[in-house]
Amino acid sequence: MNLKKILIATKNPGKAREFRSFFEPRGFKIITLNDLENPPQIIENGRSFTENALIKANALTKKLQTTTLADDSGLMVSALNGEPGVFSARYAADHDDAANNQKLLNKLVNVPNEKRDAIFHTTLVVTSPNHQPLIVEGEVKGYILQQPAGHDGFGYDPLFYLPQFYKTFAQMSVAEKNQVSHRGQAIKRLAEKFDDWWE
Ligand SMILES: O=c1nc[nH]c2c1ncn2[C@H]1C[C@H](O)[C@@H](COP(=O)(O)OP(=O)(O)OP(=O)(O)O)O1
Ligand SMILES: [Mg+2]
Repeated sequence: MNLKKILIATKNPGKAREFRSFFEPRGFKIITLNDLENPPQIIENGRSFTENALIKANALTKKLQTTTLADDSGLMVSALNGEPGVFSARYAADHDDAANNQKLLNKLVNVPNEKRDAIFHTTLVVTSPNHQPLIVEGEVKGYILQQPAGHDGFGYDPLFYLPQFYKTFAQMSVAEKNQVSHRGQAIKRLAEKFDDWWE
């Protein structure tokens, strides 16, 4: 965040696109793990979003002595007692969005629409060599459709429906999704708090 360059400890291009959409118009450049020659292997074995985001951000701050932002997020479905939660990326198979979405649909096959509510959660953590971590969160409520709709976005976006917009996340532009999403809300909170934290 110094020098108007933000290093994000993510390999997920979908997340990167959403961060870019917010920060680039504000004059920042976004760099991710995919831009590094030797990215560290990061094992996300925390029990909470916060633990995992701290693991990711600290891995880069340790390795490069630099300020780093990490995002750990996931979907919590009420009818499944909060599943897949921190296991969202590896629910059916590791980072296989189609398989993960299909598993979710299978688990909810007999659940009626009004009981298919879910929360998308993001925890963002910023670490720096000489600061305590800055931690912010964002959440949004929606419903899991009975079949996918839309082709934009990533992950569970085609199944996550927002009744107030009559759309899934996969039917929204990046800018539109950022206006309402868990990640968009967390980014706004981060932007509000960052300057005081950095001082
Ligand atoms: O806005 C979203 N729209 C749809 N799906 C989403 C979203 N946000 C997170 N998700 C899914 C993707 C992944 O299956 C899991 C997060 O896992 P999470 O470890 O945080 O991200 P990741 O492994 O894809 O990238 P990385 O850890 O390198 O940042 O929840
Ligand atoms: Mg991950």
